Amino acid sequence: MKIAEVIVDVSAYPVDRPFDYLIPDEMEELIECGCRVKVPFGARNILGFVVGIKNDTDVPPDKLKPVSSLLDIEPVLTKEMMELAKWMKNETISYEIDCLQVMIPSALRAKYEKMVVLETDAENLEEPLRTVFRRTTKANYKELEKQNLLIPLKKALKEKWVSIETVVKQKGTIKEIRKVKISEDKDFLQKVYENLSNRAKKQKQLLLWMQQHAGEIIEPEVIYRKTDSSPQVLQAVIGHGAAEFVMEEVYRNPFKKDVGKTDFFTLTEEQEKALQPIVDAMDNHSPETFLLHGVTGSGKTEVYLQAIQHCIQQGKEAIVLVPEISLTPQMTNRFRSRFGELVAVMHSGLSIGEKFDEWRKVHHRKVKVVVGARSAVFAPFENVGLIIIDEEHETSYKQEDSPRYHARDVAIWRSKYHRCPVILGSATPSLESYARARKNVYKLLTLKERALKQSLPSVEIVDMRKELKKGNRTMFSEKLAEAIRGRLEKNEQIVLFLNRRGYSSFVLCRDCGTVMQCENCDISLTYHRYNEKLKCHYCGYEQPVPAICPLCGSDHIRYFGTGTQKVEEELTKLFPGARVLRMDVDTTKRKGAHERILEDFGAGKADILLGTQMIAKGLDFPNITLVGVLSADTSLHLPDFRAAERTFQLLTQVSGRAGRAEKPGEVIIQTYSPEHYAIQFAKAQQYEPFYEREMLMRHEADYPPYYYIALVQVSHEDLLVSAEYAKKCADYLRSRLSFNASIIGPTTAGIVRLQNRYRYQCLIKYKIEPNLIPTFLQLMKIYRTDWMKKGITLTIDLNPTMI
Ligand SMILES: Nc1ncnc2c1ncn2[C@@H]1O[C@H](COP(=O)(O)OP(=O)(O)OP(=O)(O)O)[C@@H](O)[C@H]1O
Ligand SMILES: [Zn+2]
Repeated sequence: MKIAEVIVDVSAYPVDRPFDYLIPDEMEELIECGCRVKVPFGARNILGFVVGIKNDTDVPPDKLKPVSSLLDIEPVLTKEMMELAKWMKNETISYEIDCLQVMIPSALRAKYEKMVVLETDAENLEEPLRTVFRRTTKANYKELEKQNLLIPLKKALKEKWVSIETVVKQKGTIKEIRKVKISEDKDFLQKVYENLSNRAKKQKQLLLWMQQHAGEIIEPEVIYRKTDSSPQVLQAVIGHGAAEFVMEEVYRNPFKKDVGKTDFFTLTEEQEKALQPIVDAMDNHSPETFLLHGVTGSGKTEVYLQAIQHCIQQGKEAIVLVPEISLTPQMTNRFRSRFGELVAVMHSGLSIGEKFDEWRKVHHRKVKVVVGARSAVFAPFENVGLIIIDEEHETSYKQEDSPRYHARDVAIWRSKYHRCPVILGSATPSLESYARARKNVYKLLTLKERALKQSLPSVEIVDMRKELKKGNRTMFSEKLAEAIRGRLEKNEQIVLFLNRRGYSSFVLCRDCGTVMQCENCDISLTYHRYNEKLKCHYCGYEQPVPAICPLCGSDHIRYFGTGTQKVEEELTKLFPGARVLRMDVDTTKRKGAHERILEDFGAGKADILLGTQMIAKGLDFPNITLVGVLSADTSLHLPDFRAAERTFQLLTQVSGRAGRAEKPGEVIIQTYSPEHYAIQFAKAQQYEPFYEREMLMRHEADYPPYYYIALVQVSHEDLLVSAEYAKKCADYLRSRLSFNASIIGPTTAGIVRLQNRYRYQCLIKYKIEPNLIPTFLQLMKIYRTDWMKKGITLTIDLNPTMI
């Protein structure tokens, strides 16, 4: 008797453990750990992952149900991934099934079809597969299953005589081309030729040609052209068995253009010094974590590239994570131009099918390097030699829904598994990482100078309060306007950055002060000029702009605040000839729009690039000599203890876009709080003093990195119910946790009502609290067994990026 341990796909079940299922005899040789199956669960048949196979079970025979079907005969998960999921579910207080699901590409959750592809000479195969593949190079998996051929198929897979390819059945993503496979049997072709009557002249001509191309797979159009035959003639010859149609799936190439080959730079002394310890760690199979702290433009990427080169030379694979929004062609091309076909790219701009192709290249060891956003940390390489996280301070490395994992933690876990180093790189490391480097948990590597010895740009602060007093009511200070004019004259490029985090243009009644709010959320609606509508950025609710105030009836209702559209309008008024490219959520909605804007800007098709957070990172254009920050403070006033850190990071990153080549750069930062230390240190472009100062603040308030924090959030449609259960949570936590943890709350969340649900939260601060994870797991269980039915939602976020 063989028993499969299966993690089933039910997220509403209180118990998170594998269930035992009987493996039917016919599946015994096929099933493996890491395969997906369908199993009966209650009245339904649901998906599950086989995580173990054993010989006995405690489940009584009359209760033991068999596996109903097997979805993969080749595992989709490696042993490493299954171990990782076990660790991750506790780290993130989530279900094992959710952890397993994030590791596989979403295409495997979509509709798809499997094809079995011949990888060897058909004659090498054993019967009965040989017979099948004598006729074709690609067979439908379902057909083989119907013919009971799965066991020989599995054997052939193990020998790598065949492989399985999955075709995602999603409109517009499949790219299969029909080709003609000419019989390999020359004698047979000759026989067909002789049997034809002389009147079939065209067919005979085609057969003569085919004899010279026996065994080849050729596109039909090529055949028509070369032999001057028609589809009918070809069809007739195929009818005689001399050839057949085969479908060939081609990898959809997400790279539109070819990039040439670029040589490696000779490293600067500083870069060399940073690379050496990383290379040593690779050579010594040492799972060290390095923090590469390099100023903007110091050539961190070049260090990554050469470290990867070493990794590949060792015969190993490398994973490179970059923030989603800096996954620009500029970035990926730097990797492709060095490693060519060995690179796969994974990001959300690809279609499901394209993503799946890239994943498959990794799965089938066709590539050595993956460059991708957060989830690429799960790239199923089995011989990882290096993991790199660029811009490690970015919040996008933390997933905001279950499982709430941080890519950095997963990377470090994998580095221990593979005994290889991790590089965390940034010009503005997170306080947590820098503190760890100070304590030698991470090894600190520093690049103090820009790669070409260019100086960092000069930064100037403009006090906008004074501008207003001077009577300047535009959003451009005199200084900035003058600087823009100067660059326009010299044909140099300008980046204008609008810090809009937590800020938007809202509609307000000037008589009674009412701000138009979302019906479902406690959020002011954002005014969108292009369709003259008000929109909620959280739930998508939309409404027209009212002509009169709904509260007092006044018609003095106007929109306020500065959106990128409004800046663009003012810009074109002030500088009529200037060519402006705007990059924000509205102009980058369509696939590829983001790339096109940057490409155009790089090609000099515009003078000014105006944008939000999106343009703060990664841009490396030599002609940018001026960076203007229109409003530095908007992110400063967020109700979050990391507000200063975020502001400093943003300002430093965006300033770093200026003066990256020969021409010196200038940065002008406009602000209403010029005295704030985040702005002052950003002006000085010095990380260390900022770090020291910010650490003092964190120390005083018991915040990370001195303390860890966890956020427990409860929501319900009814305010009182939500409050009641939040209190239950807090009481429960207080009863179980020690004095090492302080529990703050429950309090209402920053945004109390979101999508018509009221939200309460408890904040837990702790240093060492062994009881924390067990308590959270227990609380989750209570929630799943009882509270869930009452419409409560409970989330637990360890180390949240925002509170
Ligand atoms: N050793 C080198 N020799 C010559 N040029 C170099 C060298 N290293 C880097 N560069 C060039 O210097 C520029 C800046 O390098 P890079 O973009 O890698 O810096 P970075 O540290 O990643 O910057 P940022 O954090 O601002 O994105 C690039 O144009 C790069 O090609
Ligand atoms: Zn809303």
